Amino acid sequence: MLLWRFVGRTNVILSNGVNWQRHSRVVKSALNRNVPIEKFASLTKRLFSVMGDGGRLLTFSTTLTEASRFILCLLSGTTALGHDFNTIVDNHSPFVAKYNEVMDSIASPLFLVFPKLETWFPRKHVIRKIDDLVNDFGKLLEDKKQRPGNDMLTYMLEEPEMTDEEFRDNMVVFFIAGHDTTAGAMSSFVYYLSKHPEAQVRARKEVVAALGKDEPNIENLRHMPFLQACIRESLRINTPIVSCLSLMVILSPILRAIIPDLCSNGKSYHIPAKASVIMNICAIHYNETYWPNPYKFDPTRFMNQGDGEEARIDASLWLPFALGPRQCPARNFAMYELRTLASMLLQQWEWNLPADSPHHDSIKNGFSPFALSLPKDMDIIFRRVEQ
Ligand code: HEM
Repeated sequence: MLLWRFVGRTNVILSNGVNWQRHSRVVKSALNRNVPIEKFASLTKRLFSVMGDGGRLLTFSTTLTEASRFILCLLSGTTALGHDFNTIVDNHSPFVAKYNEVMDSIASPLFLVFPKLETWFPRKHVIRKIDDLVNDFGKLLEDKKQRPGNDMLTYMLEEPEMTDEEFRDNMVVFFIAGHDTTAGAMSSFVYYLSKHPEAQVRARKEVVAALGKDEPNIENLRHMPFLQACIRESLRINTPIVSCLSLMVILSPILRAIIPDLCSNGKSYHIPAKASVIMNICAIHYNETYWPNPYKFDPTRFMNQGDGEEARIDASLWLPFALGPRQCPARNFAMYELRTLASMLLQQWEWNLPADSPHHDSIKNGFSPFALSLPKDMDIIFRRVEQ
């Protein structure tokens, strides 16, 4: 499959066992070194300058063609890889053009349904484009070695035991794993707050009280429990990753614990060691026993009654980042990314869904090349908040 030609096989997502442990250690230590909130904020300001006075804009949707989507590309690009792809201001960036073409070709339904076609009728021009893109990532790696920065790639490069191929494959993984997921999460957040203006007003009040005219930082973000609840509820109700690919049962004792608990029929199941299990995250997020009225957007599920503080939620019931050893290593990074962008959006913009939106009755998702479920082509009307 062409996807593997792009992503490579020597990275944290595709490795297993001892090899995965090595990749995972390097990736986690790079991710946990710092959360670059100031960088998120300065990139968000750049996005706002492109949004101008607002109007009808496509949100963080399934293609890399609109300015407002580029922030995510840049957020993960610039902060994870330490390279400015310049996609916010440059609508015709060659990188974006190349990336879009490769993604469209990889996602071609004909070739996804009949992967054998790739062997019988190799798409040479696509293969060339993919190799070209992989080459770009390789150059970026060389450049980073010469000019280290304050980013995850630089931290990874400090690891002596990784090969250049492994570094490059992990870079592609960061890039891909980082922006589609966050784009989907952000789109859902914007959507639900446009469908629930009372929640938007409450979140904005909280943000303005915590930020004033300042930018978000680690300290003031702590004072926005309702905003955090809105983001968490959007991730519950419309999670970008609807099922975890495969979990080796031997690796995940937690699964043994949660599966019987979640089966309300009271039966227990024998799962043989090393069996592959696909965990249906949506089934858990819509389980009425744990989430009453599950189709309702209700951020207060994540708040304590009365005191307005964040509630503690059982980690096995809210799974947008999965659970266990293979859970998302960037969950903290991603949540700060979302909180920074969301708080600045609320501080400076208000928004609503246009009357003719196809998402009027319910959110409509499409599948990305990586089988993520993301809001599709969602226009939102943005207006500057009166200061
Ligand atoms: C809202 C944003 C995000 C969501 C909802 C999300 C969700 C997930 C989920 C559910 C998994 C487990 C997949 C599986 O087991 O099948 C995962 C894995 C992963 N994610 Fe994320 N993710 C997000 C953002 C990011 C970002 C920003 C990065 C990197 C900068 C990232 C890097 C990774 C990596 C490297 C893995 C593989 C971990 C492993 O196999 O050990 N993710 N993510």
